[in-house]
Amino acid sequence: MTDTQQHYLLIINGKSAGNPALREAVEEQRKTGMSITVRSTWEGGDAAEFAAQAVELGATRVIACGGDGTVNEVVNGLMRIAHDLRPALGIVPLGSANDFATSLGLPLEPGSALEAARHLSPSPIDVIRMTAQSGAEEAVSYYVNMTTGGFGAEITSSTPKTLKRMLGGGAYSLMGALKAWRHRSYRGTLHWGDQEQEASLLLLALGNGRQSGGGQVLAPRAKLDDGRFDVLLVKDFSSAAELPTLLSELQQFPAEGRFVRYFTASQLSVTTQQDEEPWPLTLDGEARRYEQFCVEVVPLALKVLLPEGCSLLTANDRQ
Ligand SMILES: Nc1ncnc2c1ncn2[C@@H]1O[C@H](COP(=O)(O)OP(=O)(O)OP(=O)(O)O)[C@@H](O)[C@H]1O
Repeated sequence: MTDTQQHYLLIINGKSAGNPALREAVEEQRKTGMSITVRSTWEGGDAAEFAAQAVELGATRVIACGGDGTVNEVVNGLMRIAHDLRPALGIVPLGSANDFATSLGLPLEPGSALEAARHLSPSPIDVIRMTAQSGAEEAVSYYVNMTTGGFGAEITSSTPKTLKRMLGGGAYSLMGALKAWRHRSYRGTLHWGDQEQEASLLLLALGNGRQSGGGQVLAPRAKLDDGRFDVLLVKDFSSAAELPTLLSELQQFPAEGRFVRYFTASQLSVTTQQDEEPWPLTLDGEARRYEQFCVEVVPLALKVLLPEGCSLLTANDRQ
């Protein structure tokens, strides 16, 4: 399909709808023939609803204009559309962290990002399905970048929004340092493949992509299209004397270290121990709490507009 046959649906997080650079970019691109429909959100859930209506609105490409949470909602909306009809996803990053867009190497300025969406070709990537249980309720949701559990999740969910905006990525590290001072661990049972492990964890990361929490690279070897996600387990430490080993392992990501384990899986489930609180999780930037959850790969489920040579694709593997 040529550029002139594409129809773009821009889904903008309402808090950025007045962004002058974005308004200018839309006007500019329309002048040169880009066919664009715009929808702006009012509250949580709207972006997913708009994305789910993309085919009815005639869109061949859906551009999520917002942060990681907006991208996540748009992905969930697109996953409600049948695979063969599902429009490709593009991103104009307008959040405070923009972890997914940053790690993909997409332009971060609205004008260049919208222009790029017009010229980039779509590449299929895996999407991760999460089935979660809290009490009697079961919920299915999807993510493309990363889920963190435990300590990592608390960092993102407890960082005040205004502080996040003021400091950009830096606020996450600040909260991280404060939390580390009085951290707690999360106990549960993990199952993947034919393996089972009882764990007392400081942090769990399940990465289709590589970074979350405002630039924290927790799955450095993850690929978006390899049919697997990378798993980082960080075991709890009991005394400050163990911290140097833990921190050095966090630079190496060993398969089987004293505190750090790093491996890949296509399915993994976690059950919280009965007397424990549900695990705090962050899925692509949004906070949740689940007693029990299972993640599995839906291979090559979504086409995404990615830069040429994007290092997160297996075709561009240089290792
Ligand atoms: N009109 C609106 N005004 C304010 N908040 C909104 C509006 N529409 C949606 N939201 C909320 O915005 C959140 C998503 O924000 P988004 O991810 O775009 O930015 P962010 O949190 O700054 O990004 P990042 O995760 O990259 O730091 C969702 O929780 C959603 O409920």
